[in-house]
Amino acid sequence: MVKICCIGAGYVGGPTMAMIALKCPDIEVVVVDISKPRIAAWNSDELPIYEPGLDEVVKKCRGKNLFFSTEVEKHVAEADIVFVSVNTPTKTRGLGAGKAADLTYWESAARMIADVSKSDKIVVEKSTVPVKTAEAIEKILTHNNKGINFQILSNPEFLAEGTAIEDLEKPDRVLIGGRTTPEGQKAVAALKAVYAHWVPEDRIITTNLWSAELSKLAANAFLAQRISSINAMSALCESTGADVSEVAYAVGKDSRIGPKFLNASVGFGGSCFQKDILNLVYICECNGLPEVAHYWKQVVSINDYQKTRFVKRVVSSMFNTVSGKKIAILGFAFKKDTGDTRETPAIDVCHGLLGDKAQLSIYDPQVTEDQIKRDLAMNKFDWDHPQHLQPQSPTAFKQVSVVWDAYEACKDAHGICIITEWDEFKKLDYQKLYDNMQKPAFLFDGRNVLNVEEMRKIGFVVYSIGKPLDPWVKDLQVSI
Ligand SMILES: NC(=O)C1=CN([C@@H]2O[C@H](COP(=O)(O)OP(=O)(O)OC[C@H]3O[C@@H](n4cnc5c(N)ncnc54)[C@H](O)[C@@H]3O)[C@@H](O)[C@H]2O)C=CC1
Ligand SMILES: O=C(O)[C@H]1O[C@H](OP(=O)(O)OP(=O)(O)OC[C@H]2O[C@@H](n3ccc(=O)[nH]c3=O)[C@H](O)[C@@H]2O)[C@H](O)[C@@H](O)[C@@H]1O
Repeated sequence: MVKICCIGAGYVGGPTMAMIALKCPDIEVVVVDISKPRIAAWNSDELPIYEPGLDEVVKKCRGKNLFFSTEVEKHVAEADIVFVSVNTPTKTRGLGAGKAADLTYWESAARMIADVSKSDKIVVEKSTVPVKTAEAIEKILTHNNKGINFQILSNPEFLAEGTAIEDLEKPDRVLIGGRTTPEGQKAVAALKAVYAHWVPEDRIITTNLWSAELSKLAANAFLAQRISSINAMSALCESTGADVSEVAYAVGKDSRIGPKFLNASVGFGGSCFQKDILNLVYICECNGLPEVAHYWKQVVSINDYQKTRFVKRVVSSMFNTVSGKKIAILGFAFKKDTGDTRETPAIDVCHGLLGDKAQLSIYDPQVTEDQIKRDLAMNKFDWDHPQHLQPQSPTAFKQVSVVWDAYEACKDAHGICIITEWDEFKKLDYQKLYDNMQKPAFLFDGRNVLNVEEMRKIGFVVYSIGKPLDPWVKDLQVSI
């Protein structure tokens, strides 16, 4: 029986390995992690991440051919294929701080693999890493390798949170990069055989190592670029009376452009888009390509602009001050169907409103009060000046309450900000919300989930991203 071990039981390691176990009953899969609470949660009824459909997959395989363990070294030593799916965040200090990927976790995993291995292994880069990481990892693995043969492959993951199970079950493609040597190609074939249990062969792409590593960064950069492009257009729509949804529909009908990923929003969030683009920017700079670096950096800059623009719309619409006013924040996760708050635009919007002394009442169906307070307590990192940390005032916490019901969040509020597009926010009784709010009642739809005309008929003053401005909002705007 082939044995797979995956280092890192996170958003990628957990679901990916659960899918491999489900589709490959002839393979034993062990997911290991240094975090005891995380592994305990994977072994319980309360999985550590919220992902539609994940519970069912885990329940079908756990204890049969899927195991979760903290005995990292033992399972790595026994495995034929070792996936490394540890976190690769942006460096916050030292060389490349604010842009480069922090490979500390990756390096320590590689050193541990080298130390404990007694048999040949295929080591798979599942984490998103800078181009040429495989070269560095090879050096670590082959240094003092006691005659063991390690083959390193790049197999980046393309799943999106909230649809991970669907994405894993029917991927657009699986990408495997390896050395072009006979041993390298043998390793590529072995990993291909795992995916071929359920992925059609024409969807399994094989490339050289560097193409696979770079394709992952490129894919995220292209996806985020579409969002920044439509968000940049949303600002122009607001100034001209065009409607961004109509523009996106018309543009997306061109089959060369396509309709997906053109939803204007308060800004993209998530643990990867910003991190991976900044990483790409750093790689371009290191390769003497400042123009290319500048081009991609703009995708992140427009995203920051969009979040700031949203806050400015809120403040200026409400007579240029939100001081002491209750504002309901509906949604805190970075997108619907996940409890993940990493880099969520909600953090920047809340920081902006707290800076103007608003009183925030926050509701998200999947994010706990602890998590929200931890996120808001974190210092905002200034990517352009990594040496400057902007301290969050401790008094700000008296301005925040977290509630478990949207109606409670909006009661007596002056305004509502929709930050996450949870389906339940479309189904709320907005007449009831309006009746229980201060007047004039403001509604700021950061996800364009509501029908603007219907909301205006109820009596709300409405701002919706990239839509023709409410006369009220228009009259009160300072420069955005
Ligand atoms: N979150 C996502 O949707 C996607 C993430 N990725 C990439 O996948 C990688 C992992 O991301 P996530 O799963 O979101 O991260 P995560 O933070 O949820 O999980 C990483 C896990 O690795 C564990 N870990 C770190 N060092 C370890 C070590 N030496 N030994 C054992 N365990 C160790 C941590 O305790 C943590 O549980 C990142 O490189 C990310 O860019 C790629 C595609 C999608
Ligand atoms: O490398 C990664 O981590 C992953 O990053 C993204 O996945 P994810 O961040 O989980 O979620 P997305 O659906 O891409 O959404 C990212 C952000 O963009 C926002 N978004 C998305 C689409 C859109 O049209 N408009 C928009 O504002 C979302 O609300 C969210 O805040 C990619 O979609 C995955 O393919 C990739 O594997």
